[in-house]
Amino acid sequence: MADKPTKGLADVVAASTALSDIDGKAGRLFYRGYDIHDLAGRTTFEETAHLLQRGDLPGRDRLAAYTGELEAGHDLGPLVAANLAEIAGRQQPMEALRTLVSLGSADDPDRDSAGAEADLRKAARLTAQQPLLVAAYHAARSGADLTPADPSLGIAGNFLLQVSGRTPERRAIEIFDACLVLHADHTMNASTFAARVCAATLSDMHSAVVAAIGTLKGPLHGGANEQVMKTLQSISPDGVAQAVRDRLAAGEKIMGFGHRVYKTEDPRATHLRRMSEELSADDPTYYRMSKEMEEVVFETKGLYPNVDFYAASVYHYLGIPTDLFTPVFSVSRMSGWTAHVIEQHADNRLIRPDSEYIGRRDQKWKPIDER
Ligand SMILES: CC(=O)SCCNC(=O)CCNC(=O)[C@H](O)C(C)(C)COP(=O)(O)OP(=O)(O)OC[C@H]1O[C@@H](n2cnc3c(N)ncnc32)[C@H](O)[C@@H]1OP(=O)(O)O
Ligand SMILES: O=C([O-])CC(=O)C(=O)O
Repeated sequence: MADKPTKGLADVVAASTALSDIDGKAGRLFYRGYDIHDLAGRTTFEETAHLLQRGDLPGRDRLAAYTGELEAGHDLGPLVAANLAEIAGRQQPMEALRTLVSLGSADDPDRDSAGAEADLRKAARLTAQQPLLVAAYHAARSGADLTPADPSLGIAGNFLLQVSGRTPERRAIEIFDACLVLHADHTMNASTFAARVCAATLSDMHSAVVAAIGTLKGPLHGGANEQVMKTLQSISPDGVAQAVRDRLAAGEKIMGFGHRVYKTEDPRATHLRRMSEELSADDPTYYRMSKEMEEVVFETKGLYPNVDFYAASVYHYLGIPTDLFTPVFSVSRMSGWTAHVIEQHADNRLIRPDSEYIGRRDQKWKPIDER
């Protein structure tokens, strides 16, 4: 008989990875041995994606080659372009992304190739396409033309440009770039695990990241950032403490708090809190409300904010529509998901855990007319 399952697989080690590491007690996060505190604000998202997918922080030449590949991959492909308007009109953002990434596999030049080299190329293309898909979706549903990309801007700057239609300020680009770095990878989180389970059947990278997008969407995972903003918007600025206490007393979860691994502050939240404060100079309401929520949740439940909590007010201050917050998460996490698929394919074994049977036994079959 199988052992008792660990509900939610808590503390179960499901894979070996050289990509990221968390010290949940100390509140530390590392990408390939680099402390997130050293990377955020000092390393671009492109360098971080290269670190995750290709193994190291690139020098100038290799970074230029990699960004050249990203620029070449910044293209929707004919099938996505042909179906975008219809999908944007009928699907919510994360549903649409799930569909569009799946459609995009049809036009991937490596669609019929497997192997490490093809995986590297697909990873770069998917990383370049994800921000474009979000921006193109937003333009299509708004009935607007997509603002052309500016070759002088990187992924962060072009995303802000193409979503808002306006040239973003330098500081906004720096902050958003750091957000992308902070969200890029996080060990065996639910969406990455989903991607690895799919990849471990030797399925292709697009299938694996479609599984990951569907998993990120849920409000217990990446979908929490959108819920945080909705919570902030549903509470009166003068009634934060009471509203939070009431919700907790009613047994509700407060989105953006708690974490399976961190037992102290999520190191990413430290950066995002600071960014939210900086961006709040002209309109401090949501930053102040967030601070108060943080204090009350800690006093009442002893819970710390996770990455999704201050990301919400940061994205709001950056002018990103609330229902694109989780898509923004996917823009960053695409770099991590694809790196995990590369890692899984490179040293694979089917992921197939056991289950504990708790159903009825010894049932006697009867013909349909006797049931
Ligand atoms: C990028 C990310 O995915 S970060 C996480 C984003 N998700 C959220 O912010 C949603 C809110 N948070 C949560 O639901 C949880 O803290 C999770 C999903 C992140 C972690 O879940 P788990 O490790 O399974 O913890 P679990 O949900 O069992 O919570 C343990 C206890 O803390 C409580 N708790 C955990 N998070 C919260 C919260 N945000 N608000 C109120 N209570 C909470 C639970 O109710 C539970 O209490 P109980 O033991 O009295 O029943
Ligand atoms: O690790 C997790 O469970 C969730 C998380 O914080 C992330 O995916 O960034």
